[in-house]
Amino acid sequence: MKDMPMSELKRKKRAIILFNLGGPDGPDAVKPFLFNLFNDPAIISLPNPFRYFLAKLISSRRAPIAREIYNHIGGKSPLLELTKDQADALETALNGLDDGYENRCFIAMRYWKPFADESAAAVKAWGADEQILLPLYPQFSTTTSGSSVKDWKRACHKVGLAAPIKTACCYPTNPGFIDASAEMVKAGYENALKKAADLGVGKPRLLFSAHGVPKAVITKRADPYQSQIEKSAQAVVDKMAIADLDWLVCYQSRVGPMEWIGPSTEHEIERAGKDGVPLVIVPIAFVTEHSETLVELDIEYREIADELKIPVYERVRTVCSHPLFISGLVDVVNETQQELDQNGPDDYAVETRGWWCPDEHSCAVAKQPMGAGPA
Ligand SMILES: C=CC1=C(C)c2cc3[nH]c(cc4nc(cc5[nH]c(cc1n2)c(C)c5CCC(=O)O)C(CCC(=O)O)=C4C)c(C)c3C=C
Ligand SMILES: [Fe+2]
Ligand SMILES: [Fe+2]
Repeated sequence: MKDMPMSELKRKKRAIILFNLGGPDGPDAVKPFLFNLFNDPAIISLPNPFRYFLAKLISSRRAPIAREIYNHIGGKSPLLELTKDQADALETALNGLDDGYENRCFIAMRYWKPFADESAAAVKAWGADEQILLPLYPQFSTTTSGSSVKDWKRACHKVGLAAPIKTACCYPTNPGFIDASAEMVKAGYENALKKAADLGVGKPRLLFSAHGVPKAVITKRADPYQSQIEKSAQAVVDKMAIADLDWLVCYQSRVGPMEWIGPSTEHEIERAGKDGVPLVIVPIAFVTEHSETLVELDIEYREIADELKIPVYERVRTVCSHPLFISGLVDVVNETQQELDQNGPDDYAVETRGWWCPDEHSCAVAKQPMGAGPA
């Protein structure tokens, strides 16, 4: 028994739940997907029945625009396929450690299939002993990771899945995420630099473009998203170590009439047009390709850049299954496991009081109720 290799001992069954937003799997799914999104109290914090009717209205109005967006990429989102690749890579890496766990990665999307209910039932059927919740959002927002984690716990309750849970809240400066990003950004920057030199224009400006959120999300919920985005961008810049780099953070994908955080990516593209500088666009809040990178950044914003005669427009791809990113996720799982072993599972009592960022390491608002949460 003493000298038996770990692989021959009975291993704990550990489910790793990967969360992302989800995207329509065909044109017919666009409207119900949008309804699910706008009916989430994390996105529209109105009580029902107001939220329900508003979600019906907005999803009906937005559906034709969104369908047009998805038409550019074959009528559906590639998010699930790319997330499956990440899940496979992470599962292989974790099981290769032979450290006493039998790991299986499950995917739960927030607004389209596979939904939390179906995935929680699969985790229960597999017989998990423990669950690590791993949002595929490096930066915590109540609108993304917070919403997914809350919904997962609801689903666990519904299907009777009682295996202890520990959540990896956020990992904005995780070395694997930053190193993978820095490697890709550096390659994109050098490419743009070469094109700029060939054209006889100046050095490029780097735009770290993150998905925006309404200003009220930051101010009223003390959401750490924006400050974590800035931390990620700064860490990538530090890692790249390029002297006098011209860079800034901006925010894309604004929808609706509310005031959103800024500056907007569109505004910064226009400013670059006025300054006549080449651009390198880096999606810093997404770890997978989808409509907001493949359509918004690659088609819509590129068209604006062309109209403004911006000499170079280089878009850096998201980290997807980059080996450094996957090894970063392995570290996040191991750190979260340590927290589970040392401090016990997530504290439901704290969470039910309101929005809660369960991070214990890098968040200013760790373990604080974050304003009034949804019912
Ligand atoms: C960090 C990631 C994201 C944040 C923060 C976020 C907040 C947020 N999003 C909307 C509205 C929409 N988002 C849509 C798609 C979408 N958003 C993200 C990521 C974040 N959203 C992803 C990964 C996707 C999926 C895209 C895909 O799979 O193709 C959409 C649908 C597309 C469209 O109609 O433009 C909407 C609408 C709000 C209102 C919000 C914060 C309050
Ligand atoms: Fe979004
Ligand atoms: Fe956090």
